Amino acid sequence: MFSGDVVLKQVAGRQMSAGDVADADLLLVRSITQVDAALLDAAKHLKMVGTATIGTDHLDKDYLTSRSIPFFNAPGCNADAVVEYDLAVLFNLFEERGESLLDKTVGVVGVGNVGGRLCQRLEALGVKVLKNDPPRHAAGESGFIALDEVFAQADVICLHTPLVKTGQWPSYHLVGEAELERLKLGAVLLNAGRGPVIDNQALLGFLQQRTDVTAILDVWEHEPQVDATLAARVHIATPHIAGYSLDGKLRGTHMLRQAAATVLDAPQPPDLSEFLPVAAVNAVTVSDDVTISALINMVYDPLHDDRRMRKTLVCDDQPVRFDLLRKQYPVRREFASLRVIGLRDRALREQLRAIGFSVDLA
Ligand SMILES: NC(=O)c1ccc[n+]([C@@H]2O[C@H](COP(=O)([O-])OP(=O)(O)OC[C@H]3O[C@@H](n4cnc5c(N)ncnc54)[C@H](O)[C@@H]3O)[C@@H](O)[C@H]2O)c1
Ligand SMILES: O=C(O)[C@H](O)[C@H](O)COP(=O)(O)O
Repeated sequence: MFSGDVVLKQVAGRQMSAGDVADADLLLVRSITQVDAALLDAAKHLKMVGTATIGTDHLDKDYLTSRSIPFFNAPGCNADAVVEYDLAVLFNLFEERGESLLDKTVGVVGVGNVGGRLCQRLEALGVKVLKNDPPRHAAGESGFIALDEVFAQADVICLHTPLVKTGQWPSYHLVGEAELERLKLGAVLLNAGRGPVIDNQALLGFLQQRTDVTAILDVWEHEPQVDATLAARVHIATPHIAGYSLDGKLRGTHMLRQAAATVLDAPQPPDLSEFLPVAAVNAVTVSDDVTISALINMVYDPLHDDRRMRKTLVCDDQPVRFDLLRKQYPVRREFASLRVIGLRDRALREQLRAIGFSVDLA
C-alpha cells in the first residue's frame, strides 16, 4: 500500500532502535514496538507516528504531544475480527457442552469498537447482554452496570478494555481475586483485550480451586512470555491473534495510508476494496441441518490456533515462537466473506445475518 517514491526501511518490531528511526519522516509500527523518548529523541524529521492497531498502550502519547508529532491508530480496523473470535470460541464451547450461547447472559466489559459490535451481534441473536463501561457511563450514556454486577450475574464475561494504568478508570489488573470470586458457577471468562487487564497470577490460583470456571485467553501478562502453568488451565489459549483477519490488517494499513496522505499533503489511496481479495472459499450451499458452529468453523476455527500455540509452550524459546505464530499467521477472513446459500429456515438465515455472514436464498 505504501509505494512510489517512498523509501521503505523494515525493522523487526522488537528490535527497532533509535538509530533505525533517526532519519525517518514516518514511523509505522504495530503493538510490540515501544514508541517513546528512548526510540525517538534522535528522530528530528518525524512528521507522523502511526500504529496499525486499535490499542495504543505502546505509544508514549505525552511524549509525542510534547514533540508535536502527530500520531494515529486505526480505530475499529480489526474489531469485527475480534468479535468473530469471541463468537467462534463461544459457539464451539457451548455446542461441545450440549448447551446454547443463545440461552446465556453475556457480560461485556469495555463497550467500544469491539465490545459495542459484540453487543450488537449478540443482541441481534436475542442473547441477554450486560454492559460495563465507566467512561461511557460518566459521559452520560445509559445502559451500563457496575463491574461487580456483571461478574455476579453473567454466564460469560468478555473483556474488551484498553490497557490503561493511570487516570480515573485504570484497567491494569481490573480483574483480580475479588472479581474472580464473584464469578457464577460454571462461568466463562474471555480476555481478548490486553493481558494485564487480568492479574494472571490471581487467575491461575483461582482456576486451580474453581475447576468449574472456563477461561479463554488470547492475551497474556508479560507477552511474548506465556505462563505455561496458566495456559494448561485455560480452555482456549491463543497468541494474541483475535484481531488477525486479513480484512482487519488491510483496513489498519489502509487507515494509516490515508493518515500519511493527509499529513504529507499527498493524494489519497484507492478504496480499500481494491486491495481486499475475494476469499478462497466465498460461497457455500447448505441445507437447514447445518449448525452455526459448522459455518463459523469454515471461516475460522479457533482450535487450530489453540493447538499451534500449545505446541510452543514446551519449547525453550517459547517467546520467540509466540512472535513467530503471529508473524506467520495464516490468511483468515471475516464471516462477511462467506455467502451462505440455500437455507429455507428463515430463523437460521436471520441468525447467520445477525452474526455477520452474507446470506442468500439461492
Ligand atoms: N486481542 C487482539 O487481537 C486485539 C485486537 C483489537 C484490540 N485489542 C485490544 O482491545 C482493546 C479494545 O479495543 P476497542 O477497539 O474496542 O477499543 P475502543 O477504544 O473502541 O473501546 C474501548 C472501550 O473500553 C472502555 N473502557 C476504558 N477503560 C475502561 C475500564 N477501566 N473499564 C471498562 N471499560 C473501559 C472505553 O470507554 C471504550 O468504550 C484495545 O485497546 C486493544 O488493547 C486486542
Ligand atoms: O490493538 C490491536 O489492534 C490488536 O491488539 C492487534 O491485533 C495487535 O496486533 P500487532 O500489532 O501486535 O500485530
